[in-house]
Amino acid sequence: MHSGFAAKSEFGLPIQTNSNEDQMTAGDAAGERVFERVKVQLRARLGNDVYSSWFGRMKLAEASKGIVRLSVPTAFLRSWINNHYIRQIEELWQAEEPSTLKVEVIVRSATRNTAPVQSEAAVQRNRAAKPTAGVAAAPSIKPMLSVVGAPAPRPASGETEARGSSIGSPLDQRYTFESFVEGPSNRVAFAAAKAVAETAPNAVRFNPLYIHSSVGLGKTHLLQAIADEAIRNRPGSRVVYLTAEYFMWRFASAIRDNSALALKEHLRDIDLLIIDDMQFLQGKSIQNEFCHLLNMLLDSAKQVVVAADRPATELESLEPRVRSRLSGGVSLEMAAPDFSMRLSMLRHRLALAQAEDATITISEEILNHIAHAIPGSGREIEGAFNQVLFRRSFEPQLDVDRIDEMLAHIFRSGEPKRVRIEDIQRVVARHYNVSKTELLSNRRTRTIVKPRQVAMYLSKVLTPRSLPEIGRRFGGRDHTTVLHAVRKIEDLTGSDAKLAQEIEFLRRLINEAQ
Ligand SMILES: Nc1ncnc2c1ncn2[C@@H]1O[C@H](COP(=O)(O)OP(=O)(O)OP(=O)(O)O)[C@@H](O)[C@H]1O
Repeated sequence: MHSGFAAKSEFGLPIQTNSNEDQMTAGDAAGERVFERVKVQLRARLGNDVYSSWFGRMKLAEASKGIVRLSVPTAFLRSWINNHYIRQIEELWQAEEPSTLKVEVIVRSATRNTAPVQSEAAVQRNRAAKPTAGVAAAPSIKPMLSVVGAPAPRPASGETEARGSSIGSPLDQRYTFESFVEGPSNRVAFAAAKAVAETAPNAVRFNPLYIHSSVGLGKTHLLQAIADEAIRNRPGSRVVYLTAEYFMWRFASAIRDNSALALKEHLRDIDLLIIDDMQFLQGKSIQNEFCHLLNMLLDSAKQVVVAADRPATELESLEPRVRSRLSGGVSLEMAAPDFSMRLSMLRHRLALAQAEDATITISEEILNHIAHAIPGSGREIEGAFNQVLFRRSFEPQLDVDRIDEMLAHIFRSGEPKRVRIEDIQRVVARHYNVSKTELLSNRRTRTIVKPRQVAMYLSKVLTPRSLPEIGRRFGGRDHTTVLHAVRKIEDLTGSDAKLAQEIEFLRRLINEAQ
């Protein structure tokens, strides 16, 4: 089989240069100050891990006449930042400096070979910074990659020994099957996950096992529990857990450092590959690499487990052959926990907190109350519990009314939940029985035009996105097309009560999908 790991020129090679970079003028000092503030905010929003992976080597090249140019060392980084973060950076910059018209990312060549490059060890140290096993810890940063050479059990510290490479970071020790609360909404996924973790190497039954759910419903927890269990159950085999984002980053770095072949050798030697957050796998070449790896592992009966926030068929950013290979095994959805699962999660968290501090007490009545009040995901339950735990340290007499007030503040009147354009597209496409691909296509039949216009309208009213950005997210359309759609639906809802009701219904569905 073709290995597919050859370095592509897309990675690491500069396609644009910035010779002005080292000639900063006094006027640029103001730009540097804004840049510093923007970086602080980016880091706060995205967390240290993500920030250092993508922005650690970003520099200000130029800021003048409303145009800001930021430079990064590789074309891959530039395209990743452009695809994922450019709007955020632009918004932050405009908030600091309202005269800003545009932020661009360019590739610098002048400093490519001389700029200090963060060593793998340093990256690993940063990445390893994770919360400890206490429930009061802030929601964890996902460990992005763990390569474990079994049979060695994980040391108590949670550090894992990487075999033959500098790859390696700890799994979150809290994420085990024992701490995972099973119930009607995740029972099948849980059973499949256990079966995969317990199965002997090469005796695969569900391959690939594909688990999907919306945010915070336990995918990472379950995937890491599989890794944890498999390490114990599969003596001598290699278990790898990694996020798609890290896969990309690792590949791009390996290609830059001319070590792609070694990485390829390292990855092909895996017995169980577990990939999280598949929806973030971007870029044609990276997807090719991934597809080769996937084919190779599946063809040699090595188990692959993948999780994402939607079914494989809806991962539009993936190449069709990756999607099709991912859909070729068993696909299972996890839904939101019911009341009794939420209560179990809270009891479990309390037990963990008490193991650290025996003086902690939270009454069963309060736990019941929180489980009723927070109908959301495991992550929201975790957030609510942490809040209550924190508050009771200086308000020991917390009663149900006070808790209501506090939770209402956090979950209802607090930051409005951010509606995502993808969710709008998914809900609208489903409602009108069209595919998301059709929604984004150029087809102009009535059955597609109406849902497309409704989705554009809802994107404008439910998200803070600009018309051009909405246009881009709808198959690269011009902002005037979006404006036309918004006006048209606005007009129609004034006279068409049925459409107005339909829009209201869709709004509710979209809000529930958050
Ligand atoms: N069934 C469950 N049992 C115990 N804890 C859970 C369960 N579901 C979610 N949690 C907890 O909720 C938090 C969020 O879960 P996790 O990160 O696994 O969700 P996710 O589905 O991977 O989310 P995202 O889509 O944002 O990556 C974690 O602390 C996890 O332990």
